[in-house]
Amino acid sequence: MQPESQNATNGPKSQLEWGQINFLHTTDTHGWLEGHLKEQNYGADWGDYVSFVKGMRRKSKELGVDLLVVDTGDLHDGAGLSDATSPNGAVSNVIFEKLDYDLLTIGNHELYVSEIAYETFSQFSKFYGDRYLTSNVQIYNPSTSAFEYIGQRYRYFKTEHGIRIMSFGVLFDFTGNSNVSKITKGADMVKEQWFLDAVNYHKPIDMFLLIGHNPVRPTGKAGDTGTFATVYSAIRKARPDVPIQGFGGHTHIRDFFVYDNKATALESGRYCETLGWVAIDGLSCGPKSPKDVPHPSREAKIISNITLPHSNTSSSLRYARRYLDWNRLTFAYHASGSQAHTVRPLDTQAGKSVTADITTERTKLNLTSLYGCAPQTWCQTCAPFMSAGNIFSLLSTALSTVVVNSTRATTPRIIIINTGSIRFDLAKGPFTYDDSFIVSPFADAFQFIPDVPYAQAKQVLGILNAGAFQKRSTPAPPERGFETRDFAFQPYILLDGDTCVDPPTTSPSLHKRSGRTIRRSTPSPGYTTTDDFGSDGDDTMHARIPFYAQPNDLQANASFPADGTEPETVDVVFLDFIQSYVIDALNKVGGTYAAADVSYYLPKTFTTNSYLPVFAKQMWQAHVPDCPVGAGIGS
Ligand SMILES: O=c1ccn([C@@H]2O[C@H](COP(=O)(O)O)[C@@H](O)[C@H]2O)c(=O)[nH]1
Ligand SMILES: [Zn+2]
Ligand SMILES: [Zn+2]
Repeated sequence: MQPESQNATNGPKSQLEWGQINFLHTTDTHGWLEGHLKEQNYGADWGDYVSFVKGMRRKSKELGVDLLVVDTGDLHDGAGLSDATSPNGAVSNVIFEKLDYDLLTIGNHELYVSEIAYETFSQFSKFYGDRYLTSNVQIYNPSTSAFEYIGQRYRYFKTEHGIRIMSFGVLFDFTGNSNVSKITKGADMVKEQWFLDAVNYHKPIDMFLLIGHNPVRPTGKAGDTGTFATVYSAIRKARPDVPIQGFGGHTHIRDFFVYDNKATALESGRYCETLGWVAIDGLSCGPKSPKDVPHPSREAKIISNITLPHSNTSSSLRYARRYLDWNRLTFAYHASGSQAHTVRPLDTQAGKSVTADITTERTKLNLTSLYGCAPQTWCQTCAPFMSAGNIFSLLSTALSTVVVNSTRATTPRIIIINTGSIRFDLAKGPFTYDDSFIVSPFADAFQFIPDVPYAQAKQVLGILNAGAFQKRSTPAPPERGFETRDFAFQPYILLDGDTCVDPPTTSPSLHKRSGRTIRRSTPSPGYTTTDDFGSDGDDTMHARIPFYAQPNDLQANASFPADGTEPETVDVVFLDFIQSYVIDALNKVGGTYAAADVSYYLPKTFTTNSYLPVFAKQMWQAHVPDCPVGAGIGS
């Protein structure tokens, strides 16, 4: 938790619009429940969010409207709090569960590893009961010897104010799951009798809620693994006029897509950087539109040129969407009523106790244990591939240096990793046990094929980079952005020790309100989103961060002849996660390899999460500015 009074950030631009029904949406939290300790703009923790939701629920009650809180999966793989335990999520899921979600669904990261899939089935799903939706995901239950849905296929319910909702939770067409689970493709699920019965339910439906770990925007291209358009189309064909509201995820972006004049869908980023907000007015049922707050005012108009079935009647529905930055300033501003002159404290007892739990668990897990001090920041996408500030230039050196089997140390080798195994920037300063998960959390290990003719081996990278991104459906578009520590924050300066959370104005640079003064400076770098409603969705205005697309894979070389000549043969070392792609590539250029030719290059316990700590311990022990003086070096 970082106090809002010290929050080095711009603030929210204006009050949220509230409608008859309103939604808060998280997705792809990936264990970031401690918040972003190195980026104040996303510095709130899960306890702050628990307090915020409490405040927003109270506000919705006062306004006499509905508020639903939704999450769309990917809870692990991205931070120490979730990944330093065995199984992943043993601690973080319990903290996550402090939030009283109304609807949730499963992500692909709950399905890669069987143990985690079973934990999700027996614990997480049971905790949320009928609110956990997995319309197309089943798991083999050894005690019944049958495949069973991990959660519920659908939920029909009435909101507090009487809106009758039919909801589904649909995972994209994911194929990288371990063999204990089964994912029904979207196109097949919509033909299943239970789904047809649910769409044509015997009780009235005022709104469909389609949640899913699933991109909201169809690509329109063959091979699109996103299935929201398929499910939307099936519902729309059967129910031409019923509103459909979607909440998606997986591609880690902020996005809002208009399907038709009664159907839209929101995607709310990743890693506890973004909290999504949707407000809808104009429903013929449910509560009255609230008084004394801004209202949703936008009609949903189709922008996309992808042809889908759509409603042919006019619509009274009006929408608002907003992407909130995940910090206490934002939470305090929107939930505690500062903009309505009735300032209430943000924190609740429950929220504070969650924050305390996070601190305790982080200590128990040794997450601040230090490996070394990074001399600079290396980012994933803010600099061109392999340029000095790009993380893959660092990794190329790290892989060549530490991925070495001592019995084959002098044998030339190429080492290939998928760039998707890297999940975040590496910041200048302390590189901790926690950071090792933040940058590269996976337990993927290094395998190899020995003595491959170099004429074949040298072609592998080009083939991989020309092909589909390994097991990922959609590349991140340029809208995705976040502050890196190399960008200086340009904060509001709170004068006179003031802790106010007044909204900024666009000008002038000194803002006076309620006798309190905030000096504003230019926006800090961050998200600058464009979606189907335009470019006004970001709650806090930011300066755009440069975005450079990165290739699918990175290759590092080691022990090559010193005279610059090409070796006859090399060891081809790669992550087990991309084994099949590497074998296919080799076989495309004359190889005749199979899985039987592959063995582990290093012990299976040496993973993508291991090589940077080893490198940091070797190279970054010297003191650099920004590192805590006297901090111990982790082992
Ligand atoms: O063992 C693994 C699992 C996943 N990856 C990478 O992650 C993405 C999927 O992440 P999302 O958060 O669902 O987008 C996958 O495409 C891989 O690039 C991995 O490297 N190893
Ligand atoms: Zn994700
Ligand atoms: Zn995902």
